[in-house]
Amino acid sequence: DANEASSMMDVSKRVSELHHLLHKYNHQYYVLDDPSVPDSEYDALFQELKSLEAEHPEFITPDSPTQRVGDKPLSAFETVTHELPMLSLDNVFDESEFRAFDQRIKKMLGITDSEIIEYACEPKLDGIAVSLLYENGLLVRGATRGDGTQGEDITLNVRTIPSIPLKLEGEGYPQRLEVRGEVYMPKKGFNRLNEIAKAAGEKTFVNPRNAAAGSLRQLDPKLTAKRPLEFCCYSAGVVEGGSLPESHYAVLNQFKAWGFLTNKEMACVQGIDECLAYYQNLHAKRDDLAYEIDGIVFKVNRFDLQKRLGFVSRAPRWAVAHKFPAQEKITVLQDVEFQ
Ligand SMILES: NC(=O)c1cnc(OC2CCCC2)nc1N
Repeated sequence: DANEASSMMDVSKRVSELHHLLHKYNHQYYVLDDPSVPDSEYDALFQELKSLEAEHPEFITPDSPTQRVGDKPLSAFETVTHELPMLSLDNVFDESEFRAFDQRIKKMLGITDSEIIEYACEPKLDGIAVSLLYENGLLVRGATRGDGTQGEDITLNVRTIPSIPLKLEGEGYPQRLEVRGEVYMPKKGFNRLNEIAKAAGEKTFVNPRNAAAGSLRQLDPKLTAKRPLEFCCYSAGVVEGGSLPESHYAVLNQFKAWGFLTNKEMACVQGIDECLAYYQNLHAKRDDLAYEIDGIVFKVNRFDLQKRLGFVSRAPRWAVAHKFPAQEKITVLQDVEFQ
């Protein structure tokens, strides 16, 4: 009857209001690292949504904050074929190799030595490459890089990572968009995880990268949900039913507007000398960063130039990872992982 219909309207209104609030607070806490409400308020709203959904399951949608953690473990991971291969990176290890990279690009583009190339610069996060597929703004699939052509479907696990939006924010995003980036475990979370493991007499992880890999390989998403993982985007894959900006750095800023975490050290610089200054600067503060990096990724910023440069086999001619000298590591007894 009429007032039953109106009370259902109220429920539907309250559910979408709770979605909006919980997504906003989650984004402030995990992406902006700048919460505006105490955890207790977040938890109260979350519980309210849980109970409304329990009373009215028809209001449960895949982008609901309550749907991040699936409740049943998989028996195995499906294989995913990437529509666009996930590329690998060539490395350079010293300044002369890096200058040769810049020279080669200028030669290929037919530009003189006096002209300079604009480079996007990003710390090379030491985690696991992952691609996220969004359709109509909703996260529909997550996959590991695998061999670059095929990876594993880890959708249920990536959904548990708070800095991965279940629904894109704002508007203007393409109908179909693939966002690629790195899933990594910050140093604090890694140390805490190993403390707990040690105290429980369980196996510990050798490094944050292994910890992130082991966490993404859990068949039970409830276990992945317990691991302190973050996702930082660094490139795009398929784009259908829309477009992206003309340069890499502009794309990353667009991703930020759609709710993704971008690396706050990322920069756009003019020419090789500014790249080297950026490299020295980040190398100097490497140990103070909240996450492990093993170099800097430099990319020709303009997509029209990237297109002209293309790739050699699977690695682009327009990008290179300038690695840091290996850090002397204490030898660790064994490389083991949580079951
Ligand atoms: N581990 C990283 O942080 C990282 C890795 N790869 C890339 O870019 C590759 C991807 C496609 C060609 C260049 N950027 C990064 N920041």
